[in-house]
Amino acid sequence: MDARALKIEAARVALGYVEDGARLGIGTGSTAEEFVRLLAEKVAGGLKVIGVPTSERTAALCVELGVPLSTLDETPELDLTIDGADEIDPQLSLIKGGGGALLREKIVAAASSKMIVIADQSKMVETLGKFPLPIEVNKFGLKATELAIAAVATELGLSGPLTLRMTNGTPFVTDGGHFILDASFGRIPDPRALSNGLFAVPGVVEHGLFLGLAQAAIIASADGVRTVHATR
Ligand SMILES: O=C[C@H](O)[C@H](O)[C@H](O)COP(=O)(O)O
Repeated sequence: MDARALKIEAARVALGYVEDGARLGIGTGSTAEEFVRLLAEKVAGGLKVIGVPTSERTAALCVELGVPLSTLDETPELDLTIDGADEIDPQLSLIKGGGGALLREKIVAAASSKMIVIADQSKMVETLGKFPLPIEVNKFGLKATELAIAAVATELGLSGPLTLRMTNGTPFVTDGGHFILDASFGRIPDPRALSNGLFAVPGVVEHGLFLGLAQAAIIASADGVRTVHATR
């Protein structure tokens, strides 16, 4: 089974958690897009949902496929968010933001009673950190923010390059109008300590560590689909 087929399988199982009338946070990325496609089929068949997208990209796909949308301002309390992830550890701590949507994704997940992650097996890791951690930063004072982040990392015994994310030769700009620094710190043994340290840096808007947000992960592999529940 190829990677896309696995994403579709995980998305299909996630669809089973969407109840009629649900207020639904809709994630960003290639796996979330498979979910949107399946959701759109159900909506065409009569399922009633109201979706809150986590990016302009997801919003555009929902509009194209006829998934009804709201905004988080109009619908500030959501029943469920379905989203992808870049890495998932056994406690369902996540790294997200490979597609640059981490800020809206985290706001939407936090506004949801439940977050379910969908992914293929390749996203499962014992310890977070092989995937560079996206850190969304204000454009102002980029260099100073970078130095402050490096100091936080050093304090925690972490090190590695911080790379300004680029697209077509210019810095990538998020939906919120910020830059992203991708932090290649390697293994992150204490994600909570890193999260706290990063939030103490004034130029940091958000980071891609999603801790204590996901209640379940639906993981597809060649052997089938399994659902992992958070134990906290
Ligand atoms: O910013 C993007 C999101 O956090 C995505 O959910 C994450 O990067 C996973 O994307 P994909 O399903 O394409 O691997």
